[in-house]
Amino acid sequence: MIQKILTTKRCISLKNQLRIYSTAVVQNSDYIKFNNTGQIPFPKGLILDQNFIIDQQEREKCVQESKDVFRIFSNSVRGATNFKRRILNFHSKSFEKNVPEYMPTVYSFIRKAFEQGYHEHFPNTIQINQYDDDTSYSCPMHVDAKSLGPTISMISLQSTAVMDLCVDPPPNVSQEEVEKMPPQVQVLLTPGSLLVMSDQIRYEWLHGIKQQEQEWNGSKINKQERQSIVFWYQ
Ligand SMILES: O=C(O)CCC(=O)C(=O)O
Ligand SMILES: [Fe+2]
Repeated sequence: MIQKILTTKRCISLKNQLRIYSTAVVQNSDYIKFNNTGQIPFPKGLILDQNFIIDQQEREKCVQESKDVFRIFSNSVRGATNFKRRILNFHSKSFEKNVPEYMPTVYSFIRKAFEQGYHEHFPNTIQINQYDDDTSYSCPMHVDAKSLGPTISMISLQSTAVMDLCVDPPPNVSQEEVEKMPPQVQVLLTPGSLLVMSDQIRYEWLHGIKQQEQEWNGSKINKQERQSIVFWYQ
């Protein structure tokens, strides 16, 4: 039985069943804001460990490995130029072959996330997002495809961003309207943090990074070059 209480987010992992241990603590930590104007309960399945990769050298190694694979596998890189984001995926056999070989440090942190009980199965897919050093980079509000499995984890690197989350509205609400909706939850994604999404936050909530300027507790967040390493089992 894995039993782990994580200091910053107070979650408990029992037999791989992750639960928010004390939502009251999670709701308004220094890193998570809950704007409960609509009287909705805090969503289940949101876990943030902002101290996941505390060693700066380890973080730098992860960044370098990700940059290297963008160069080595440049033919497989997809671009979302309007969002100032480039994307590279490894899945299944190519994950098993390439991630341990070209991204050993990143792989060790995927293992750490698995060993901490965040994933029931060892992840077999990785998506590396590389955002430009541009204040207008963004990641549109979305629910990750249902086919990607029950738990999606994400390591943030290089610079801080604010992730907005809100309840997925009915399908007649347009993407443009969704982008204007006020977030019900906001998460400060600092370099080296791990965000794990399962349960309600995974399937019933949208997440994204807005295009406009961001702030946290009144301080401007400088959107600079940023990487996110997303991984899951499907
Ligand atoms: O880069 C991020 O922080 C979010 C990425 C994301 O949600 C995705 O790739 O699905
Ligand atoms: Fe996503």
